[in-house]
Amino acid sequence: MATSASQTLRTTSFLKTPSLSLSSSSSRQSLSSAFSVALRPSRRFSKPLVVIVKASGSLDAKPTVLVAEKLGEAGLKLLKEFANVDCSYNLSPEELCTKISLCDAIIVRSGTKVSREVFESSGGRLKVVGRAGVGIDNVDLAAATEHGCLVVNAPTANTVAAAEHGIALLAAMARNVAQADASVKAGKWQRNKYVGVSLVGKTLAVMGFGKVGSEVARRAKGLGMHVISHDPYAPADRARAIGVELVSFDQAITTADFISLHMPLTPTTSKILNDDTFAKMKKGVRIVNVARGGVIDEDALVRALDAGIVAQAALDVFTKEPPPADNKLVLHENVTATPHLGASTMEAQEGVAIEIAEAVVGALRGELAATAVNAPMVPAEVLSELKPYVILAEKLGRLAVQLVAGGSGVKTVKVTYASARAPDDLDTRLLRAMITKGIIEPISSVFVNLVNADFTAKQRGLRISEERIVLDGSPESPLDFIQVQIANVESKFASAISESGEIKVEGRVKDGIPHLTRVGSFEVDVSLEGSIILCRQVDQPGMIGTVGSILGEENVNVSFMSVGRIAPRKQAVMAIGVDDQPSKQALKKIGEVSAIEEFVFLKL
Ligand SMILES: NC(=O)C1=CN([C@@H]2O[C@H](COP(=O)(O)OP(=O)(O)OC[C@H]3O[C@@H](n4cnc5c(N)ncnc54)[C@H](O)[C@@H]3O)[C@@H](O)[C@H]2O)C=CC1
Ligand SMILES: O=C(O)C(=O)COP(=O)(O)O
Repeated sequence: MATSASQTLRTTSFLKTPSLSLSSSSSRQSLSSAFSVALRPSRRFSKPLVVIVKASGSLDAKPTVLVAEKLGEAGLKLLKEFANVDCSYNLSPEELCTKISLCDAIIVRSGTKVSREVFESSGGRLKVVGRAGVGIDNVDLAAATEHGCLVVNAPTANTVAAAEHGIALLAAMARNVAQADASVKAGKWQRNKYVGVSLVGKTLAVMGFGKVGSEVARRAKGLGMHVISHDPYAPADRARAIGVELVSFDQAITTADFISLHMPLTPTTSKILNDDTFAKMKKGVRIVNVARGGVIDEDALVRALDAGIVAQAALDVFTKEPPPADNKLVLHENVTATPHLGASTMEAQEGVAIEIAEAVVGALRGELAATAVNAPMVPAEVLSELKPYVILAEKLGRLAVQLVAGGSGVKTVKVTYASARAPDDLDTRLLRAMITKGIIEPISSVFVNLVNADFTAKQRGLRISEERIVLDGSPESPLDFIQVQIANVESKFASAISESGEIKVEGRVKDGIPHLTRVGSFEVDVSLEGSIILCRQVDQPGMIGTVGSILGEENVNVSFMSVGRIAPRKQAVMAIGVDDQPSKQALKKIGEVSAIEEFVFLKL
């Protein structure tokens, strides 16, 4: 959180210039061509909900997409219908850093490093990285998230191609196809030298039983192999369904005749095959790698090949691509190497291009990407149900933070979700992100979205804890109410402090519209549209009329009024929904009404 002083300043300036708030529904609507959002607008909520992508330039400017590696024509066509497309291949890291400040999105394959410097050089303009393929180890995800940049990939279109290449390498290696071909081309006829080994009946260990691994397993079964797999996260029933037994890492590598690698490169899988693990393998084991070079300690593999522990290896991927000309592994006579061709079929490249173009265009249009790598992925049906609660969440955050007295410093926020749904049936990540957005944006210049919400909160020292109240009754709607409490702060509207000492606001969705239903200990009911004036007053007849006529005289349209009181003729809180910003004079007049003890104007 910013220092108290700067927080005070920002809160004040927010209140003075509320119409500049990016998240105000009206401003978003009028700037809809300039700002894109993460959720597809529904029929009911035709306004964008979650701003992920902020396109720069003039209101009607098309976004610019940099395509940094060759992409299939069908994908390019889709992109060109929506954006200015700059196809610039083989950029040096410096050239990429220079170009990126002019781009809203970039599309890469495995050959381009989207490093922290790239995000830093973008000056905040880059909002989407599209990886036209699966592996995102060439994208600095932490940096992307910190910069609020969405990363999407194309996780399915090249699965079969990668699996087929794995099988091609497996068979080619077992039968020395590449070596024999080179020998024939060199004018030799070495039939005895290239006697191979059979696949049928051999044990294949598939390391990583995901999309590619399971397709490799299926095909290897068809070749008559005995297939086992190691994958700590794969469901056993999915493996069983295709006749594959999931086993421990050690069991896989010690019993296999062939090992095929299909896990992502992560800190855990980096050099997962190394001197120690090679030492445990069956002598004469054969290894296929179409995953990532980094999952093998390449020097250790050279040693294992030289020692005859590993009889052969077939490698499509390398730690450094392209590998240096003197790479011992590539030059090893028992190694078959291909230049990262796993995804390179005509069909896969067309498919990947379309998949990534759709994802990038969708993200630039403001839809929640189904293949987001660094943001919550919410299934469409869940999303449509949650939409009004998403709006409610942001507005509650926005209201709660405006109730904090200057200089208090917001550090601890508690969110309570009351629902008849089982906790597992309610994904609150989207709601938490929106509450965070609502809390942070009014008091800072930071642009918060689904991607960077948790990071931004953490960076500002804002601790958001979540609690569920499981209600009895029908779980038809996902939530009964959401409560946002800010602890250890003073409030500029003392009545917002609950009995337990926190600023408390609570809201519900009624007929699809978010409502504010509690402030502190007072029950109110005002729809969360436009802005709100909260007044604490001595409960007495005529108050609604008095305040209503002050606003009427100032031509401020009142959309809603509600009074929550402790007991008749005692204190009450009146919540007034207004469409327009009342003038200072109108607010002054309200403050002068003798029965009004305190009041606050809150911009939603
Ligand atoms: N050579 C090429 O051109 C291509 C390479 N790939 C690479 O293949 C790999 C797999 O891709 P997909 O199957 O699409 O991904 P996926 O995400 O569907 O599958 C990866 C699997 O690895 C498992 N895994 C994670 N950590 C593991 C560990 N420590 N030990 C064992 N398993 C572990 C996961 O649970 C998951 O089931 C990726 O690295 C991808 O980049 C994918 C396509 C083409
Ligand atoms: O999709 C993947 O993970 C791949 O490795 C494919 O890489 P490529 O797009 O062919 O550079």
